[in-house]
Amino acid sequence: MTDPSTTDPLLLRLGARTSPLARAQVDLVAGLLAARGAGSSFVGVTTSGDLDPRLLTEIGGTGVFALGVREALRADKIDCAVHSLKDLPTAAEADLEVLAVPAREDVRDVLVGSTLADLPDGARIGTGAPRRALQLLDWARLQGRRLEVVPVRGNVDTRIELARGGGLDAVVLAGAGLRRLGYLGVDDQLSGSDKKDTVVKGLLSEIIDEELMLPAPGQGALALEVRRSLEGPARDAVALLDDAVAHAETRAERAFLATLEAGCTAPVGVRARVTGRRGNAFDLTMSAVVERTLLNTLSGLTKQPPVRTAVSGSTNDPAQLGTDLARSVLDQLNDEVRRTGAGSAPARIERAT
Ligand SMILES: NCc1[nH]cc(CCC(=O)O)c1CC(=O)O
Repeated sequence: MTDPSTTDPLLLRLGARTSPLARAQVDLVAGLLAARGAGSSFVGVTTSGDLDPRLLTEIGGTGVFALGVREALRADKIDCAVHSLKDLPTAAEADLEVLAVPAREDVRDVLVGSTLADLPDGARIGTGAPRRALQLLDWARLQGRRLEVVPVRGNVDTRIELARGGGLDAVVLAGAGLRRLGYLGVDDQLSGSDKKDTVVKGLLSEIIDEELMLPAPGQGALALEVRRSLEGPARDAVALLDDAVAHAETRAERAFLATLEAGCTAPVGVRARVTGRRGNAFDLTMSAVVERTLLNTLSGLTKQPPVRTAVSGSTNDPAQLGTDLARSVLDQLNDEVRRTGAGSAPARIERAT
């Protein structure tokens, strides 16, 4: 007789929010598992972030979306949580671990509803992310243009529709989410020129250069989180989905964010890119943009240009590079406070959420 525990096909319970994007991300992971012979099922979780209609910057506290899914993990209702890594707080959990970060999707943001060049004077652009507001307003300042940032939130479809008829000229969304939902396409009709336009659900759009709009830490990456106690074939199946490059890049980005003591709604953009690999060492380049006061508000962001910084190096500890870069930003900010004696500026960086 065969032992059923060794012949039973593996069936992993994957947990995520119930939004269309979260579903698409679970389907993607299910496909990766299936390609390796592992079966899976979907368990939908409603989180406090889904039930609360306020802006994320108003709800406060990091991880409003991750919390409910983590509870399901702790209660053994699921075996593996599928998170957007950028929504996951940087603090380590005693009983949970991010076991795998699969290969990364596009890290760039997309302007939906217009190209940058076509934006009218005084254009109204919807985003609830201080990071996006900061970089849009800094771009406008450098271009000598005027634009207005309007705080919005809602799932991907809701925000796209605001650009179609909500009194906004455009909204900004993560390209990764748009691609995973199959919304990012090309068309040669919209602008009337020969070149192919980027189109999102029939709206003229533009994939924004990374240099102009640095992504949120971890943008475009998924985090597969499990209980530390998970063992056997289930653990092995999840671990196999890890992509060393994606994991290294996001480690560096999240260490940068954590060292600033900032959360996922902070006015911080950062991109780490693995450019090569020698044995256990990664060649990494990092660029970052940080709002000068690091306060978590959409107001007052234009008063001073943000801090921009970059570093590159070869390391087998990507987190250390991110930490070092963040320390250099903090040193620079604290130096400025000391030099200018700016009483109103925080001498120490405040927690962003
Ligand atoms: N904060 C919501 C959120 N979390 C992850 C994504 C997109 C997917 C990703 O960046 O990995 C989005 C939507 C957006 O920012 O437009």
